[in-house]
Amino acid sequence: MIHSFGLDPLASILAPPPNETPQQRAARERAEAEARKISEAIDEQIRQERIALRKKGPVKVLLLGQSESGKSSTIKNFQLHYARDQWMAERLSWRTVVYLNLVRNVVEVLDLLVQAMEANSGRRSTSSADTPDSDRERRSQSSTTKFPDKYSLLKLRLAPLRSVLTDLERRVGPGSQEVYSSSSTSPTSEKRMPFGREGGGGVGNIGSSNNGWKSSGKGRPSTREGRNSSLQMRKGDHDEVTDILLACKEDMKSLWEDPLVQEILSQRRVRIEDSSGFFLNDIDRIVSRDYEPSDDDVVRARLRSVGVQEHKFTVDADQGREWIMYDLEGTRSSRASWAPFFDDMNAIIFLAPISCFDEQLREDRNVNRLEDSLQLWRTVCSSRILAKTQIILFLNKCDIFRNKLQRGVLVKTYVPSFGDRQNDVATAMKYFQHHFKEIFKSCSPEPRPFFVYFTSVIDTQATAATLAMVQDSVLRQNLQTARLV
Ligand SMILES: Nc1nc2c(ncn2[C@@H]2O[C@H](COP(=O)(O)OP(=O)(O)OP(=O)(O)O)[C@@H](O)[C@H]2O)c(=O)[nH]1
Ligand SMILES: [Mg+2]
Repeated sequence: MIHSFGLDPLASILAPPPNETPQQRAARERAEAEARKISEAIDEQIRQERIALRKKGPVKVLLLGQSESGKSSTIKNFQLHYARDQWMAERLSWRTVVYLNLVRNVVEVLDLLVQAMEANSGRRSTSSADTPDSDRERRSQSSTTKFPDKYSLLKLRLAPLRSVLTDLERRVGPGSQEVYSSSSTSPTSEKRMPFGREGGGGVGNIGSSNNGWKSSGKGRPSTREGRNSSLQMRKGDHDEVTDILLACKEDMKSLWEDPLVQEILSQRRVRIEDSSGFFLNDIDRIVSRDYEPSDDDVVRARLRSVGVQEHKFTVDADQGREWIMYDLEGTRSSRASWAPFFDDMNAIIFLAPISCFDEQLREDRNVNRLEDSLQLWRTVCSSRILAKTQIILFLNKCDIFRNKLQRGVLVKTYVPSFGDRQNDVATAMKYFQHHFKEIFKSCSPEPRPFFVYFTSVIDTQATAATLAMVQDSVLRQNLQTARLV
């Protein structure tokens, strides 16, 4: 092997200076030894820090936010990046959920079509009673041409999907259904506007309730094996559900692509494209015997969480530290069971979907979803148990938010305090962020840094970058708390 200082720029830098005197050489060697000692001391300190951190146990992160805010979808992103083997092992089991979502989409559209057909035939029969013959004939023709036989046939041919829906709901279990209010008018739920002045009235009694799983023994964190065993539908299976879906494939497409159906949806202001678990644009790809859900399909699939789920990841491979993330259900009635989890969390990721400024909670149609998020945020920020916990805010569903504003939905209609500001995405995002930050600052029992990210967690690539930043800030905060930095 030939060594040549001429070829290695580092070697010439590291080489002793030419014509070095014995005194100079002794001084240089002393300095080098000193530098080595310092470097070794730093290495040792880092080693000790890692040991201390590992002794401190896993990093615990809790995900909070209202139902459908994107908590489970965020966890899926963590899994996708940090528990790849488990992700791959589970991916196929999501096929059942994707089909459940698709069939629900179809049945929803079908129901609206049927309602429109019934309304149309009702109008026709009442209007025809006292009109002259020629008029009656003309109207009758226009009504039947509005819904020619094609629609009755579609209704008939897609009818088997209703029993498929019931079958899939049974397979998937309670998470297959959303929670709706039993009555639309609850005495405690006065109509409030986001950022309105009414204030008051926290959401539930978070922080004080003692009825959670710790005391009752109910709702302990579960792993996912139980759920997976109930989601059996394998690639290539000659499953009855797949058979029916294949038989209905063209009709499902015709229904969704039909201009009159699209008109009915737009008259009713139904934007099924923005709803959870929307798969109507993927019929060609997913209704197939060989269908295997893609990563994106799994993240987009909607399965309501029931109880508490615990997920373990090795997020920072370098330090080998385990993260445990807790995914709770976000419906109003379940929030009282959150409190016991507040105890020893290192961080909270709070999800607030900003696209929901014009929507109502399913559980209580009198409550605006953004207002609910803000109330929940206020409760979490002001919790004394969480005073030292790092809170990271995801202002989520920015993709739907952007689409809404671009379609011309006015923020000020639903958020009067937005006033005459420009109705553009950047202005509205800044406005919402400001309000969440104000609440954070005024309600936190003691000062702490504010971390916020604008997210669309179904975008797995963009979310990977966000998760890396979250990982970094959680670990830094953790080191600080451990007084190691
Ligand atoms: N378009 C869009 N959809 C999203 C986004 N985040 C979540 N979703 C979808 O919204 C639905 C609800 O998300 P989840 O993660 O199940 O909500 P959750 O907060 O866990 O809800 P609960 O389990 O009921 O508490 C899923 O179908 C997601 O794919 C987003 O940023 N953009
Ligand atoms: Mg969930």
